[in-house]
Amino acid sequence: YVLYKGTRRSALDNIPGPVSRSFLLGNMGELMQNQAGLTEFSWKEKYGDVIKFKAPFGVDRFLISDPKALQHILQTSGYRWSKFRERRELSRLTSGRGLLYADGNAHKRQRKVMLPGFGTPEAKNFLPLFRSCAASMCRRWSDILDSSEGQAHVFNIPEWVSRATLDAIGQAAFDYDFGATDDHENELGKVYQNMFLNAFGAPSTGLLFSLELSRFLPISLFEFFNDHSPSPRIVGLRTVTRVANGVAKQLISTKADALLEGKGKKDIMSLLVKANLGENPKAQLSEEEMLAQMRVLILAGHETTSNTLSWLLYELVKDLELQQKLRVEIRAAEKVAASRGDSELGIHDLEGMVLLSATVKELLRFHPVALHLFRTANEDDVLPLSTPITTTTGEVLKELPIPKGTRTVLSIPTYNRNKKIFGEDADTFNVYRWLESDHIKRDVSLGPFANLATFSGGIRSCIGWRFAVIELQAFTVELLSNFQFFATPKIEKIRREAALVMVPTIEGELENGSQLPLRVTFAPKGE
Ligand code: HEM
Repeated sequence: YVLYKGTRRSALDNIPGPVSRSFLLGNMGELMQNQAGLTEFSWKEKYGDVIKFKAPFGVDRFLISDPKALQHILQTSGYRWSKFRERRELSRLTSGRGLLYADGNAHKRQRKVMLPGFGTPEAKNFLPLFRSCAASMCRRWSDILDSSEGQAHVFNIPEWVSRATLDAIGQAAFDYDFGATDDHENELGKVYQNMFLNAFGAPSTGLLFSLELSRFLPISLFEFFNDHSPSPRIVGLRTVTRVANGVAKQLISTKADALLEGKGKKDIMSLLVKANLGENPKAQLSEEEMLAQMRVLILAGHETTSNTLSWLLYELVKDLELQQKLRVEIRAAEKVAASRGDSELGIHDLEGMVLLSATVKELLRFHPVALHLFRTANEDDVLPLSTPITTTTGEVLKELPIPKGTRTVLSIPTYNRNKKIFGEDADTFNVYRWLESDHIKRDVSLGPFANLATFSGGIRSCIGWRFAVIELQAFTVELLSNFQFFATPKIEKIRREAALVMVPTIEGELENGSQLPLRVTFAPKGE
């Protein structure tokens, strides 16, 4: 295979990219073991938006952030580009054969069954629920502050927001209260805490190498290996599966009973159960798929939002002026709501808060917690390019012929920092870019939200992006309305840890899990 790959000539041979220092690992170490995004940002500066690098055994792979090329792979080509087989196996391990794993017709069927639960009205209806989950966490913090010296306390933010967002997804998706914010012994809350970091954080050279090798194994052998491996990382994932499947089975049977008694609810799980009780086989899921969807929703909808929230607070303690301006905007909206006789902000209030909206956009641009999408071309293809590539032999390519089987890594953070789209200051966190009419160019439309790649794009784009945006807004309002956040000395040592999602950790303290210690005090009322 290596000889075949090494000697075959391809139109892609002369695409510029970094030199590989290791035949066995290629450039994979630099890409996957460094802090999130750092390697690809520096490659982009040197080589552009399409970069050839080496995977193990000297095999070529491509890192792509060119807008038109991404648009083609994610939107135009449907199922002609598939996820890497070994990455799908990671999805099976973390969430079963649900939406994240499924491909082709199976994916189409599953997505069709799930979509009705994720529209704009459904997401907007969840605002009070998101607010109440955020408020529960704020009440716990207030109790702690009340009994702390000087009414100030250092909270490890990810630990708390992870539980609150688990409760939010539990109630929105399953109408089920995991009680994770109040009960730190909650089993589901415990197994999901630091799951990504424990399973995928700081991947060793051996791990990266064996993941690459595994793609040559027959899939049944690979699955058998993972179902029996004694590796602590995989044992941890199997524990999550056992605990989550137990809760899912219980939930499905409760919901089926409720539906039969005519007491069905509108949560997503109830919709799935209802579809399965119907006659149409094209709108049904197998029992395995049904259990998997619950894990998909917890996995895809919980750590993503909670880590994004942690990164928001990280930015706000570095820019106290922005924190204060947001609080002023919240107070003004609270006043308007109060004058209407409402004690809480509604969806229209949130929609009218321009600084909040700009901050959420900038947060999702600058800290996209899902970093990479891995796609293989299932057939020969031609990629359109926004920026022509000058090859190492001086040829200028306006489009890129792609042979079947080409493996690509689509870089979300690099696209999100494209200077031609987001402005010359794309490498800095600047919420005001969203408030200036000329700052952002929208020549190519990519993702479902703010033209970002953060939620991917096309037929496999994030199904829960509307939930995520409203949940982020609701939590931001609740947190800033109640508290002020300040940096602690550890802020200088925060790392953007790449663990499938981007997790804050402290330099040299990876074994302590996700960490962002911030000093919290009550926010003055009446600003
Ligand atoms: C800031 C928060 C979020 C981010 C950054 C995010 C990002 C993403 C990305 C990049 C994908 C594509 C993954 C791939 O193709 O491999 C994805 C897929 C998905 N997301 Fe999200 N997501 C977020 C929140 C949510 C929420 C709240 C939910 C559920 C309520 C959710 C449910 C899903 C599902 C089910 C998929 C699979 C879609 C499919 O393959 O058809 N996500 N998300």
